Amino acid sequence: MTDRRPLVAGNWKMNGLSAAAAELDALAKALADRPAPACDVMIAPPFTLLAPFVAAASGTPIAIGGQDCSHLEPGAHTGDIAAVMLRDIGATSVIVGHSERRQDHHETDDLVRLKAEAAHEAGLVAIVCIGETEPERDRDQTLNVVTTQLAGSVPDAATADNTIIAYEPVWAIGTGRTPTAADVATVHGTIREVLVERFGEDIGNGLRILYGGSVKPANAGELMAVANVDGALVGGASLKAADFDGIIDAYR
Ligand SMILES: O=C(CO)COP(=O)(O)O
Repeated sequence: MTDRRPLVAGNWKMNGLSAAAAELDALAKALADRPAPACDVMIAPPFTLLAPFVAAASGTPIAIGGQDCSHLEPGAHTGDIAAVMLRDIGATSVIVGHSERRQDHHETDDLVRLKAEAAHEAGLVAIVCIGETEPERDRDQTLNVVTTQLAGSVPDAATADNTIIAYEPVWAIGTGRTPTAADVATVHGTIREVLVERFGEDIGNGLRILYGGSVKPANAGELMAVANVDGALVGGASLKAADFDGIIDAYR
């Protein structure tokens, strides 16, 4: 049995003005005042808040990550952010291939893999997102879709230290709907098998697999207890410290 330390990560998406730093401070206070959870904690704010959040999280158990990075080296690419820039400012991880980027920016598995490789090159942990859409689920294509996305999006050089997988069914994001615990167990179990087959027992069993999609304090306990669920990638409920801390409670 491989020990995988769970991660509860908050993806703030395109939310948060400077005043939102108060939520980070409130989360740090909750983590200091309440029993220490048996998990890592990360917040990925928008780029504009990275610097103040890194400063505010210093000395706390909260790590700060980016929500995306370019696959390219620094240079003439207006509007893009290189992985090395995230690392330089104090981020330790970056989300790549979120379904909103796959949809809004037509990101392909190939591009997502290149972004993960750029993250590794810069010394960042790549959190690689995969997940089926509702029509794919209705056509019973869930396992095919996640298997194809894993093959295309996860770099060959993935290790348990540099890569985390996040399974986020697209239809569960921001909808209040979640798969059943049995469905999550099936998908995460398949992801685990694919990882072990490709990377071998050590790495395949060491890679963490997060679940994301409408995780709330009320359902976190049940979802986090599912086999091969090694934490959560949380959107809406990560914006308020009390809600996010209520999800972290799954590991207290
Ligand atoms: O997309 C997500 C995290 O990356 C999940 O978002 P919600 O938790 O708002 O459903």
